[in-house]
Amino acid sequence: MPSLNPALAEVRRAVRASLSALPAGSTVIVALSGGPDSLALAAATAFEAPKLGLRAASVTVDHGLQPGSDEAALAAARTAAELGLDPLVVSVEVGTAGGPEAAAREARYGVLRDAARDANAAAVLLGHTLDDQAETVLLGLARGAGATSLAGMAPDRTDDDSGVRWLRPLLAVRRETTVAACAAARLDPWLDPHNRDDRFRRVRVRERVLPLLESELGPGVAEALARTAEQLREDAQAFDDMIAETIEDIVEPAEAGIAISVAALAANPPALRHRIIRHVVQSEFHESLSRSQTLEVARLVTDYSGQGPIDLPGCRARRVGRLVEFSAGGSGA
Ligand SMILES: Nc1ncnc2c1ncn2[C@@H]1O[C@H](COP(=O)(O)OP(=O)(O)OP(=O)(O)O)[C@@H](O)[C@H]1O
Repeated sequence: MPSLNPALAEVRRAVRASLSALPAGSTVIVALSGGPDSLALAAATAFEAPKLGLRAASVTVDHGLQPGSDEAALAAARTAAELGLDPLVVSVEVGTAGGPEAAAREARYGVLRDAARDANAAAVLLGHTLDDQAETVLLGLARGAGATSLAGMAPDRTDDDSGVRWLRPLLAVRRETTVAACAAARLDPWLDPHNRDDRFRRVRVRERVLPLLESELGPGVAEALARTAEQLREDAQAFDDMIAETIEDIVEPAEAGIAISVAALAANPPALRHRIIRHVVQSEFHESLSRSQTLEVARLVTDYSGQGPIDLPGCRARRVGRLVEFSAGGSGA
């Protein structure tokens, strides 16, 4: 018997490892764009899911953003059916809020979430690879992002509100491996022109920056960036747990919002203090603070000399005696 192609074997192994965490009898949905990553994922899922007693379906979202996208979506669904998946194509109207890319992402995740709930699926599988993770970390570094962003994408995450579980089985697999796996399985991926359009920063990172880093610093840079993400993910999780433990005791309701004890904030190291401040604004006012805004609020604790209220996105912070008080208002988003 000829031995299995190594790329195909690697993708199947990665998918088997992810799927084995799911209860037998449940359904998984592959988010299938038709590109090489999600196509390799779909083929491996079709192969591995039945062996684990899982039912497998695919959902392809047609964003309608370019000519022929409907045919590409139907072709992906046809391939999914040939592979043995139960395919679904959903067309969406993409708005413009936040730019077409962000709007398309929003619409896509909405469709996937609805499909997961309709099918009572145990998980939705996404085709992000190690290369996607490395690109995310580099883009984050270039923006001066904090540990939460540099932690990149989670291999396994459950939405707080919808309860949908998202798995990324290929997060440790190189993109070239998914391309090779498709070739070995004689699958013909759809190549999204957006993925070559170098007006996008991510495309420039993919096509020029990462290859340059790998050629100048030696191979293994992408793997190293992905390892950084993994380590920061552990750190970020530890901080989240600490915040959850601390916050109940130090936050109290205030007149038009919420207040934190100055003494409690001062007692925490800066890394935790700053996260508590950001967490309170995020959970209470659904806004994100920049680093400089966070530091300005922290000075109400560490460097208070009677400064007035600080306008922040969605709220206002001020020192009131032994408290830092956050109240609705401020500069808006
Ligand atoms: N139109 C879509 N329909 C369904 N799922 C999608 C769609 N676009 C992206 N996804 C899911 O999100 C993942 C990441 O999307 P991204 O845009 O980074 O990948 P892609 O360029 O479409 O390539 P690939 O399919 O090779 O991953 C995909 O692997 C896929 O699982």
